[in-house]
Amino acid sequence: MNAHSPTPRTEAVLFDLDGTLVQTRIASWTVFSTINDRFELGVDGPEQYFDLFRGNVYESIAKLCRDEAQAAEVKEAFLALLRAEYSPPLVPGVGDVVRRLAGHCTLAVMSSNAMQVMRRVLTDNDLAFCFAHVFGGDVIPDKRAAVRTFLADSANTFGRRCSADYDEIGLRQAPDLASTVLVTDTAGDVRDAIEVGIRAVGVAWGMHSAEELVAAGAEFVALWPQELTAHLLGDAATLPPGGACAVPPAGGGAGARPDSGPDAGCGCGCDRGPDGGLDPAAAGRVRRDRRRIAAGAREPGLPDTSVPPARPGPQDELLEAVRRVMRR
Ligand SMILES: O=C(O)COP(=O)(O)O
Repeated sequence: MNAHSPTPRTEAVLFDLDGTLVQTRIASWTVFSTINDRFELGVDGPEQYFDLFRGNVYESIAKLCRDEAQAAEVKEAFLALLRAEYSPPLVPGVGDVVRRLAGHCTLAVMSSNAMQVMRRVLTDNDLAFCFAHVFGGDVIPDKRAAVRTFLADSANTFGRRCSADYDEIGLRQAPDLASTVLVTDTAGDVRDAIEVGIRAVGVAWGMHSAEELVAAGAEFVALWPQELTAHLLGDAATLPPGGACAVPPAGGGAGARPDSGPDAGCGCGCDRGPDGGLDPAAAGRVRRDRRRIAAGAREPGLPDTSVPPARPGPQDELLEAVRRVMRR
């Protein structure tokens, strides 16, 4: 994409985990160095380890091994240690960026790391329900295959708005090659994205340099997480979202903000008006629409739990006040 062509609209953002959402330069090397020593793989330090991500990391590790049997053993041991010990901190600012993007796009995570690690990292940071899909290296080790699986999913229009349920309204365009972006810190991932035909955006805080990410084909490299919002949403970054984004997260549990409750705003922070203030009227409208749709779709014969009780009128409030006084 040249400097003069407008950035196409973004419908789906696929995030890499290590080095993109979480800080990994120390945490991942610490785990790998144990494996490196145990199997005598000959990787001398973190920079040499990061080199393994210039291609698919498991293929790179296999080249260091005696044979296929040892490569399988090393992969299993590495994933087991990641599952047991790897708990890296989130990149500062990334949580807000993810919540903001969740109001506009379908989000996924694609990682060479284990599913169990992705679950731990995303739930510990209250981000699990901002993502509609996760692809782990122990399920789909090839990110090109993961991207193709995502694009082929007929339900990939339905995102998740930082609450457990999926967006049932799904009024957006289906993601295609031009509107799907992989956000990553490694040249190997950028090349995978370009090979499949989607867009790639780099981040400067991970394993590979901004220059290398651009050379691999990244259309842009973010120096700070907040630049991702500006680049991916453009003018829409300041607009309140449509769809079901204004549904607040369920109180408590993963995905809920500390201040969440019936009157709290959307967990993705996307119910902010253009001035940055909460827009409860719009949030309430979307919630009501959503309940109506859910109520219409419920199975006949089941109690309607989706429709909230009617608001008490002034007489009910008076009665309730009298009851409270009598109880004292
Ligand atoms: O960017 C990379 O390739 C490494 O990160 P991942 O383990 O999340 O895939």
